[in-house]
Amino acid sequence: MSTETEQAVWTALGRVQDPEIMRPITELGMVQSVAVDDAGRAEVSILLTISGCPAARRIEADVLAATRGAPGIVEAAVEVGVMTPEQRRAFTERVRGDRASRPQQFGPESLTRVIAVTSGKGGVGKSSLTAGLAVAMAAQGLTVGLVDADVFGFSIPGILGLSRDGRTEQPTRVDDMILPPVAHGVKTISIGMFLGDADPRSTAVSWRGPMLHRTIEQFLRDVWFGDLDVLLLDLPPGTGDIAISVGQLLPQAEVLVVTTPQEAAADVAVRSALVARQTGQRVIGVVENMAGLAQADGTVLDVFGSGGGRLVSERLSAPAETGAPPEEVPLLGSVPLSPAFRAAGDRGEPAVLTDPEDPAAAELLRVARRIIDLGRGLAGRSLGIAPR
Ligand SMILES: Nc1ncnc2c1ncn2[C@@H]1O[C@H](COP(=O)(O)OP(=O)(O)OP(=O)(O)O)[C@@H](O)[C@H]1O
Repeated sequence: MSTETEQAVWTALGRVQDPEIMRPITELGMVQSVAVDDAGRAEVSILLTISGCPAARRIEADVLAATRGAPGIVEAAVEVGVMTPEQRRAFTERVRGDRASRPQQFGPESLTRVIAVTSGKGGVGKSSLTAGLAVAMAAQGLTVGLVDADVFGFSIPGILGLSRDGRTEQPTRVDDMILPPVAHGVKTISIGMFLGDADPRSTAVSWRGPMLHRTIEQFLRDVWFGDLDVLLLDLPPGTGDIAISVGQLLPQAEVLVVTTPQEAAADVAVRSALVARQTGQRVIGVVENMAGLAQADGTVLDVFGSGGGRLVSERLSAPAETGAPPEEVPLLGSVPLSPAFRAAGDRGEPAVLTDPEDPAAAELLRVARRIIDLGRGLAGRSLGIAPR
């Protein structure tokens, strides 16, 4: 037995992350033992929260690779066990840390930037843009969560590749903690993940306001996102119950408005932003989607007209009728129509990763950078600094 080599294996295992919690498995108490004999044969025993958890195979493979790569190791074997109820309790306490007692993870004291994406009309590409922005921000090094609050038309699991052939990936449950699946670096939760065996393609969700409110509340309370830099919410189109619930549950949320270049879409986009403002949220910008489609001869075809994004930005930046001071709401970008962008979303492989040169993907990457640069407004938040 060599303590030094064992230490080297522990160090290597410290670089293996639990793919759902995104923290080293050594920190989470998931490595039970490491033994190395004089010939350099390592035996590592790991503990998973539940048997057959979706991340199990990945963790086992990562542990094996890390062990094999440790200096002095010639052969490695991994034994996989399941935590006892006591070990699981200790695990959830470790994961939750001092935040276990908080009723909601994203209350006013949270350092996470919450951005709700809204649109007036449906079908303007709000979900595609929200998913693309989330993936782009994760690719730029931020820790990102995404709540698909579009309970009637949830499409996020499909766009992010979490839903295939009518089956949607399920979150892992560890006692009362729900761990969201991670897609392209984004911790993602959607009502589509809670429909059991029902095929989300043919399942209609028809809930009334209070039920919707409770669902969003539960997403924000019981789904364990951990420390996030940004939480994006894909809201249903319009000015309905969910938008109002989000305003009540997350008054510090910032709001991003998606609209098309069509003037007719502008009125209803402005209305959805005004509802958000009424609940105290700050509208940080407008993104125009489905702008001019580039043609083979170099010309641009404005399928949905032009100017809608600029119009919404100008109207939201105008002085309010109430006399409240005007707030500048910039047009953050204009994402063109792109068949490749659409096809990538249909395949569950976001174009911002797989085809960053595509004009729609490239513009969305620029929008993501602009949003990050805008920084989060600190107004009205506790900075956690006590006066001496
Ligand atoms: N820039 C774009 N170019 C080409 N197709 C796009 C673009 N943006 C979105 N789409 C496509 O338009 C359709 C609608 O997009 P999406 O589902 O994101 O809209 P939505 O506003 O979230 O709709 P709803 O709110 O009604 O669920 C999808 O098929 C999507 O792939």
